[in-house]
Amino acid sequence: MQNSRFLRACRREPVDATPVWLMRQAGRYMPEYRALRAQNTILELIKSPELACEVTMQPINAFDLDAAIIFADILPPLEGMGLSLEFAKGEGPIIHNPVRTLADIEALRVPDPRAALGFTLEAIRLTRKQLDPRGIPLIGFSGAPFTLASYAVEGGGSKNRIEVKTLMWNQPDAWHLLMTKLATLAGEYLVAQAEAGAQALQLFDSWVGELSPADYTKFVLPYSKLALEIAGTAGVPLIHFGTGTGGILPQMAQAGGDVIGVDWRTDLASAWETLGDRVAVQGNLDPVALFANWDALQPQVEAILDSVKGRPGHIFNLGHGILQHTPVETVKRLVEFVHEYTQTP
Ligand SMILES: Cc1c2[nH]c(c1CCC(=O)O)Cc1[nH]c(c(CCC(=O)O)c1C)Cc1[nH]c(c(CCC(=O)O)c1C)Cc1[nH]c(c(C)c1CCC(=O)O)C2
Repeated sequence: MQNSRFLRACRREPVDATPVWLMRQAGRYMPEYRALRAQNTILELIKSPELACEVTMQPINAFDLDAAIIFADILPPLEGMGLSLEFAKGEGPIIHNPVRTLADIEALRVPDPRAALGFTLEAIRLTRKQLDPRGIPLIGFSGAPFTLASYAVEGGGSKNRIEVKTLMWNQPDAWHLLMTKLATLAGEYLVAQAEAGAQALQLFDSWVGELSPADYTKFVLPYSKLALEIAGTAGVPLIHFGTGTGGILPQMAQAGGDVIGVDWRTDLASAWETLGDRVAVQGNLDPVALFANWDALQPQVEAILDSVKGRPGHIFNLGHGILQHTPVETVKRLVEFVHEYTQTP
């Protein structure tokens, strides 16, 4: 297993072909997922270890992927802190009691992930039993402090993130306490996932590109670093991902991560130049490119692969999660093509 393409690439070792997995590879674009989802809410899928394991395996059975990612979400850990989470139909996630004051934040618990998130840890144990005979590694994940804070303070998705940014600027003591609690939980949750069997861990800082470099450095970097330092005690590769991060790549790398995930708004080879030799990279096809004709898509995939050719430590992925309505046939062809095109004798 340690010799799998994916884990070798995380360690920047040479591989026989470029490993590929796709963020949110289990989801609504797959008919198998929609069939299970018709009978269960997303939280029911996540909280049933058997169903979460089954969903995790759906893309593994459909495509020649080099890694699985446990089916879960970044938001259930917030429930264990005392926040009330709902995935509302057509609206995305809602937190019914967002935190806005120091008193709100003082009242948040930092739960033991083994108690509060035992369902995902059990799903990891079940999934490893299915993946082990096939030699496919399993990725665990957590939301990063800023992205989690964004949901906890805004109360859901947000266009301008006015509430979370003003809390950050106006109430530094409240911010410090919130981010310390989130970083501690994220770090400990990642460690628990590795102990349950996850062979790599990804920290999703999906919305961090909304911040200026100065604000990232002052208000976020120390806490992502804390989460990754705690996670690092597990001894498995850490992937540190964000979108819109072209302006903060060195700071992200400073916060930590063996692999840095970048989106399509940044040229992958230039990103790697900026990051230096100490890290591997993951990315970075535009998820919308999967809606193009194959003849238009293939050169985009080739360009990414060519740009980092011969440099060990590239994991092919999208620049962000796969979108609903993505054609399944294109996903299959993409995964096969990445292997074919990069195969070394
Ligand atoms: C920001 C974020 C969330 N969740 C996640 C992030 C970080 C990654 C990213 O930036 O995309 C992470 C996540 N969420 C989900 C996974 C599954 C694992 C995988 O297969 O990759 C992962 C890795 C399942 C999910 N989580 C969600 C779905 C779709 C909902 C459904 O089945 O109804 C899935 C498959 C719901 C979710 N969860 C979240 C939102 C905003 C939504 C609603 C938006 C939407 O509807 O697509 C929060």
